Amino acid sequence: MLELRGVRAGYDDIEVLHGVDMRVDEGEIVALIGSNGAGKTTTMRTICGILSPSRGEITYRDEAIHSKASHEIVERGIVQVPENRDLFTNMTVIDNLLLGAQTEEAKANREENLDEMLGLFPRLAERKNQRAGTMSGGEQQMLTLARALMGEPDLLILDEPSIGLAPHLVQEVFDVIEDIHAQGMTVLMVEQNVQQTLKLADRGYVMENGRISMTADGDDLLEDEGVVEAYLGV
Ligand SMILES: Nc1ncnc2c1ncn2[C@@H]1O[C@H](COP(=O)(O)OP(=O)(O)OP(=O)(O)O)[C@@H](O)[C@H]1O
Repeated sequence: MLELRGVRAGYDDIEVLHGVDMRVDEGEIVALIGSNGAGKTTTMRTICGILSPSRGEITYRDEAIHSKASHEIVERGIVQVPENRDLFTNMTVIDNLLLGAQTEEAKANREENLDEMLGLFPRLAERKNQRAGTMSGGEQQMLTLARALMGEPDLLILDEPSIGLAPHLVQEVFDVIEDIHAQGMTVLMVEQNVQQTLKLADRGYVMENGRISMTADGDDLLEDEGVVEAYLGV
């Protein structure tokens, strides 16, 4: 579904990704793990067209997308949930959700999708008329995820969806990811919560210094000594 081949990218003169190869197949949850500064967020930004690679290629459903603008990538069904929340703080929960429907198709289904999101996230339903800026950090995180889902993605890209959340909310976010995956959504995620993520993931990639150093099934990575030592704090 999505494939990166030899992708190099970075900021100004500094190359951060030194030739990244990875793929995500239809229906999979794929996790990208690695230490701070390894280049995970940069990889996500490059896939979504916020950064353009200096070399290499990115294909989505057999079409090259690495030269496309981010709105063209969204139109193809790739929707990113950014690490920073990026909400319209003066607008209500409902209005923020409605703005998540960006493509013509998503706009046509937005009332129906809104009902679905309010069912999936009861906390947002309770606060649907509250201004987003007055919600707690965890609630804003939920809203960011729900807003991305309003865009009817085929491939959902999550950057640290559980960052800064209280443990019960972390569980709620993982439950939602499991739910939407069960409904057929393909997910590529970066998460600091490595153990829980690899349990959920079909496959994982380990990134070190801008390169993929290892890939395996989620369960196998959980048992890999190097991964356990470096990322599971044992
Ligand atoms: N806007 C930017 N301008 C210049 N350098 C940047 C920018 N954003 C990130 N970098 C640098 O790129 C490198 C990779 O950062 P990136 O955010 O991709 O890492 P990460 O693996 O997501 O790390 P973390 O787990 O800490 O979020 C870092 O050295 C970082 O300082």
